[in-house]
Amino acid sequence: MSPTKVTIVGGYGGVGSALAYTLLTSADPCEVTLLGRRSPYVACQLMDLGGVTPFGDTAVRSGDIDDFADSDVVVITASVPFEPLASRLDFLSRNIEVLRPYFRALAELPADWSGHVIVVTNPVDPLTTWLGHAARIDRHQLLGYSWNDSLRLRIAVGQALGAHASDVVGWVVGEHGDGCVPLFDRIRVGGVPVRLSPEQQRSVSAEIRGWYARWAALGVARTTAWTTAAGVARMIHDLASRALSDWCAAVPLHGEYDIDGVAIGVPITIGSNHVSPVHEWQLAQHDGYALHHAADVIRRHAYQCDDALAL
Ligand SMILES: NC(=O)c1ccc[n+]([C@@H]2O[C@H](COP(=O)([O-])OP(=O)(O)OC[C@H]3O[C@@H](n4cnc5c(N)ncnc54)[C@H](O)[C@@H]3O)[C@@H](O)[C@H]2O)c1
Repeated sequence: MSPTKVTIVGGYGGVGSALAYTLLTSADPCEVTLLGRRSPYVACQLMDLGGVTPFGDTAVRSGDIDDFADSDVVVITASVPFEPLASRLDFLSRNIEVLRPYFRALAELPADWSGHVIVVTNPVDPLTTWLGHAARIDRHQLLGYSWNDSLRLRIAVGQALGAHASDVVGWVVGEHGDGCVPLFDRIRVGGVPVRLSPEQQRSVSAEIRGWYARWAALGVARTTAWTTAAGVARMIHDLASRALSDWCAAVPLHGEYDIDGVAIGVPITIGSNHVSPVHEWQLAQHDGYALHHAADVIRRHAYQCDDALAL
């Protein structure tokens, strides 16, 4: 198996460096390239991360935008520092400024580029939507990472039912934010479909939707580096794997779920360096409404990117 080349923009930050560490200590051969602002911290991160390379067939170095061309995966994590704003959407205008040179370079990748881009920077859905409009590469090569919502659903359902989260399968589609849509009619525990009571559903929904506010109230200037790094590393592993795996991620939609030109969390299957066409599940009526409302919010915010990032 040839090493997977993963280029991480914002690679010296919380999520970026945790992702580099997770990749470098996994069993998969990989070459990790980090892009970020020059500072003494860069040299120390490289020396430290380089120390784990003898554990496997791995390498780490600093790089630049030219590394996109031969990367298997480009992960976007560069961002202004976290602060307790009311919503992830409030980071949009400042993160557009941070991402401008990288997004321009991604938009200019040739149509036959065979890698994948995983956008992690928030707000992830409008930013992925903009790339979907601007980039020449196939929309199935663009993924916005929002898997943490499904992980939080699984934990909350496990707590409500006295089951371990690893036995719970559940999906959150929609926006990575207030417009997330937990699909309660698709919950399985130990492989068996389970129906939560209305009260349990309300409490699980409150747990997921209130998650960002609870985090912001902690007053810390960091985000969920460990969870997100583990999730993105799993996504990169599953992309390269021959086996197929089910995921939810923001993918630019072209009419699926009657939504056009918006990237929003939907069910997909990944494997063999491929993202499947979007799975169009039959949604309960209220979930369909919620998905469409979230798509409208994302579309309105993506227009801001259009103005600010015009090529
Ligand atoms: N999608 C998700 O589920 C999810 C989960 C966690 C975090 N996030 C988002 O990921 C982003 C990164 O989070 P973090 O905790 O790593 O933040 P962080 O502040 O620790 O790291 C961001 C990094 O970007 C770098 N950076 C800033 N401007 C840059 C520029 N012009 N060029 C290159 N690098 C630049 C910073 O120096 C820093 O190293 C945030 O937007 C956060 O909200 C998303």
